[in-house]
Amino acid sequence: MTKQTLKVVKIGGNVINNEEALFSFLKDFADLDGPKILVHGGGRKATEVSSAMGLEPKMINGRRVTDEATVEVVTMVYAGLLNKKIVAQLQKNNCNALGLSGADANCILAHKRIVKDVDYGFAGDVDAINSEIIDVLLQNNVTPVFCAITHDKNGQLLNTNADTIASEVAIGMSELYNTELNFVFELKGVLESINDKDSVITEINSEKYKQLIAAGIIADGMLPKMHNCFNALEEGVSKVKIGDASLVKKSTKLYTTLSL
Ligand SMILES: Nc1ncnc2c1ncn2[C@@H]1O[C@H](COP(=O)(O)OP(=O)(O)O)[C@@H](O)[C@H]1O
Ligand SMILES: CC(=O)N[C@@H](CCC(=O)OP(=O)(O)O)C(=O)O
Repeated sequence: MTKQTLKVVKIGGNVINNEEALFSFLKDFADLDGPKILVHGGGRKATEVSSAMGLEPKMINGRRVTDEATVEVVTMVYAGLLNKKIVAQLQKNNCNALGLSGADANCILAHKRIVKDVDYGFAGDVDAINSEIIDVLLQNNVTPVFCAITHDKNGQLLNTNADTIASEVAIGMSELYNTELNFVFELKGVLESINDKDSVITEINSEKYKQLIAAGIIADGMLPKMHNCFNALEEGVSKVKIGDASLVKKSTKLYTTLSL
């Protein structure tokens, strides 16, 4: 039996911080046909709020060092303000959204990130996706909206990179659906030259990916994003695209497609 197609869309902090762009994206997302899941970040807002509270934001290799005070702030910003703002806007556009952290219905189980030499604090790495419960929502025409907060089943909330959440959710749902993963950010796609906003590389396979890293064309936040893209493809996600907010429109022309 052919599987139904599920769209998993991730939206990043730069789009979220621009209310006009965010609301216009959410209208287009609401209009998407078929089952869909939204995953949102909000790193920029968390940085602003942390700074305003006198905390000093610190990122290492694209991940936030999340001490006890910071995990409280990111939970308020991601699972509270941003998640509810997004859900309310989707409801306005007649999309029956349900805002969730990974702790809700045990949707995303994670463990504290332990790596040699760096103490990331309460940052999480994903262990399991509760695809059964997520499917119950989808089957009832409810659209899950995940923020970047997970839990360890031992009462600890963990801050988890939103790109990783999106790719793990897409991988987890691939058992049940033909899953397509879209990464939406503020640029039109992966660019050949960061100074030329139209220099989109339309197709990247694993060979080209290695060449682009070696040439220094893929850098900064794009490095972990691409890693998540290829991991998703290797683990059964059928299609991965990177582009701007128009990615969810039927008329989109320019974006990057990834393939193995
Ligand atoms: N070749 C590239 N093409 C596009 N963006 C790139 C490239 N190399 C590095 N980047 C950077 O990666 C960033 C996207 O990663 P990130 O900031 O983590 O996005 P998000 O918060 O949406 O997940 C872009 O804003 C851009 O500055
Ligand atoms: C552990 C870790 O780094 N978590 C991320 C979660 C938010 C995120 O990923 O937001 P963007 O998609 O907007 O970058 C953070 O706190 O920045």
